[in-house]
Amino acid sequence: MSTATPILRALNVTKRYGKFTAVNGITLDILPGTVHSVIGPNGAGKTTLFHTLTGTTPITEGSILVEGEEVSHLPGYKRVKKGLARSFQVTSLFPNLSVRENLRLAAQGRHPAQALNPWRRPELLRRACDIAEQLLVRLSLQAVAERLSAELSHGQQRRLEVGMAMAGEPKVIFLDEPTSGMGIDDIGDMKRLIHSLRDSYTVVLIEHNMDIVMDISDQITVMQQGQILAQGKPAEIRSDERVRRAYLGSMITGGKAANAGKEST
Ligand SMILES: Nc1ncnc2c1ncn2[C@@H]1O[C@H](COP(=O)(O)OP(=O)(O)OP(=O)(O)O)[C@@H](O)[C@H]1O
Repeated sequence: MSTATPILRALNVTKRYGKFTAVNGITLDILPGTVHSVIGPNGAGKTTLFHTLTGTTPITEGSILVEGEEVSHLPGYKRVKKGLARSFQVTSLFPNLSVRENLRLAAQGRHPAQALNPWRRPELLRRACDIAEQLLVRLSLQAVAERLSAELSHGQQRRLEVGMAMAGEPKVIFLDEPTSGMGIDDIGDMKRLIHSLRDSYTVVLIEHNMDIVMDISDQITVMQQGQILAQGKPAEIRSDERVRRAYLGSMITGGKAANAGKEST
């Protein structure tokens, strides 16, 4: 076990919807500078766990700590100020603004009052422009910087979503299935991008593509029916009999997950 202090900690986090328990007593440490993936069958509670950690959904029980500070009952926008960022969905891009303007606005979002203030401090605007330029390079979107975000390919839009989260210079970025609906080339680009993120951020990733999960994760948490089934490094998860049973059995992730199980035989 690493001795690093967790940047994010979930202690016995539980989320109930009426009598149904979607997330059941999850205790989890996310270490800084890592890619930590959360995997599991459809309906396992992964997205609900994300919602509780980012403040999209209030928890029923337990606590959530960011760098040791309790944030369990803070609304989402206050958790953003503590350094948690969730990747925007495609629908959250500004379709009628250029790629560059999308990134600049997201960078200004760090100081939202300033973004709307006509007397805003010019150095903050300058900083937002600089961040946008750096991100265009990092996302390989320089060639389409002036295009409206609505005109981008699906893969480019998904990279831009990740860039929108990066623009706020958060500590932890949550990515919920960033490769869904992508073709093989775009998947490769996204995989490299996510892997590179841990140089500057901590990444918490929900991903159904097992090749990606196994290749770029430092740590994997496997959920099943709202609980943790297993946790460990990719090699440990691959060879965990309980995980293989869960994946080869009822996993709706089908081929990809079944292949992950076969690879380890
Ligand atoms: N708002 C809600 N009200 C009631 N039940 C909910 C609500 N949101 C989620 N659930 C239920 O909680 C369970 C966990 O759902 P969740 O979306 O977190 O799973 P998941 O692991 O992310 O699945 P997937 O891989 O399909 O996205 C499911 O049974 C779902 O139907």
